[in-house]
Amino acid sequence: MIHMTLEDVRHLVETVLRRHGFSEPHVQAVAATIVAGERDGCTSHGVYRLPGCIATLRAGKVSPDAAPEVFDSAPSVVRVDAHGAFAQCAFHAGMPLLVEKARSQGIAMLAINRCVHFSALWPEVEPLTERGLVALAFTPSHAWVAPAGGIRPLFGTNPIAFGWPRADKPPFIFDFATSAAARGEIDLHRRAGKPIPLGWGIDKDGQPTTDPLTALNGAMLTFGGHKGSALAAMVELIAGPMIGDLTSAESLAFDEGTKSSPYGGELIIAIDPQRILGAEAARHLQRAEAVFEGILGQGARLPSQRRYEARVLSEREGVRIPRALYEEIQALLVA
Ligand SMILES: NC(=O)C1=CN([C@@H]2O[C@H](COP(=O)(O)OP(=O)(O)OC[C@H]3O[C@@H](n4cnc5c(N)ncnc54)[C@H](OP(=O)(O)O)[C@@H]3O)[C@@H](O)[C@H]2O)C=CC1
Ligand SMILES: O=C(O)C1=NCCCC1
Repeated sequence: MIHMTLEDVRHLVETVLRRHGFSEPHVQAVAATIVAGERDGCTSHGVYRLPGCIATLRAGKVSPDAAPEVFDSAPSVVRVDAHGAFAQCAFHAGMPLLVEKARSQGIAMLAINRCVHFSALWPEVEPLTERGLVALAFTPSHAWVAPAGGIRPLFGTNPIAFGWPRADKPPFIFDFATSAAARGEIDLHRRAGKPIPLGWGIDKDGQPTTDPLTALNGAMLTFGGHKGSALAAMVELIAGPMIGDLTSAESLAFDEGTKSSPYGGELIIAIDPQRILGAEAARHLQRAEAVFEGILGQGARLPSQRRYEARVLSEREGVRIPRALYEEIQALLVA
């Protein structure tokens, strides 16, 4: 393992992105997400993603410099055309108007179109909770996941994130793939030569497998059987056709076998409890705390708790990157 401070990680990621021709706004925004993933112990969406970003660029499947275009579409609708670039700059461009609309209308949505998406969703939900908003985010990916009862890939790994603001405490946030595991997690098992648990994937004939590569080449499975399958379908619909963008099957077709990051849309919804509840908001948000106390009081943990703890530790002590990944990234500085 290679030990690095977060500042070292940021410098390395920014240098690689710059060297490959990303414009400065994309360098900053993409690096911030990758560093945040590594900092919070989300290894499937930290520096491991950097080689994939460069491979996507080399395949001609992401713009390194397109500027996002923001449209004020309706009293509670913001649309951002990412023009084929990574989603981060588009999110930053659309967020101020999303927040303004959520505060004035009580609820608002940000639809990002024509973006390339490779990251976790919590980096987009967390800043909204910091502004006192409840937030939800969704994005399809590539068709890798079989619907419950089927054996052929149809859905993406289609993550859902939810955030709830808490006074004087880190927000309650969950963020997960609707597949039993994120594809990145299965690939990390492959890289480490480790088997995957039964229930994550099946082979091409629909037989259960613990071999990561067989699952990656066969089909991944949804979490919670038909329940995760329905949620995956919901993500396809609301962050695909509902916002005029691609389904995971369409994204995979667009990919043309290049194994690039998914291309399509992202939907972010922001809700302002203050606008719904007025002067009563603080009292009701305080009542909500009983839910979290009820979870913690049984010795269970809150989602994101591990992530926040990892954040404190890595800010103090830095992070450890597998040597093979570090060398792969170093090679990007000369290739
Ligand atoms: N852009 C894309 O297309 C895709 C992105 N992704 C991203 O991949 C990331 C990882 O997804 P996935 O592997 O499904 O996530 P995980 O299964 O690792 O975690 C899911 C969520 O559950 C929480 N959690 C985990 N264990 C517990 C527990 N015992 N008690 C309470 N909460 C718990 C996690 O909190 P904590 O973090 O604190 O452990 C996290 O919020 C996500 O950030 C997702 O956005 C996934 C698919 C596609
Ligand atoms: O891990 C996953 O699943 C994905 N992450 C980033 C985008 C593609 C799917």
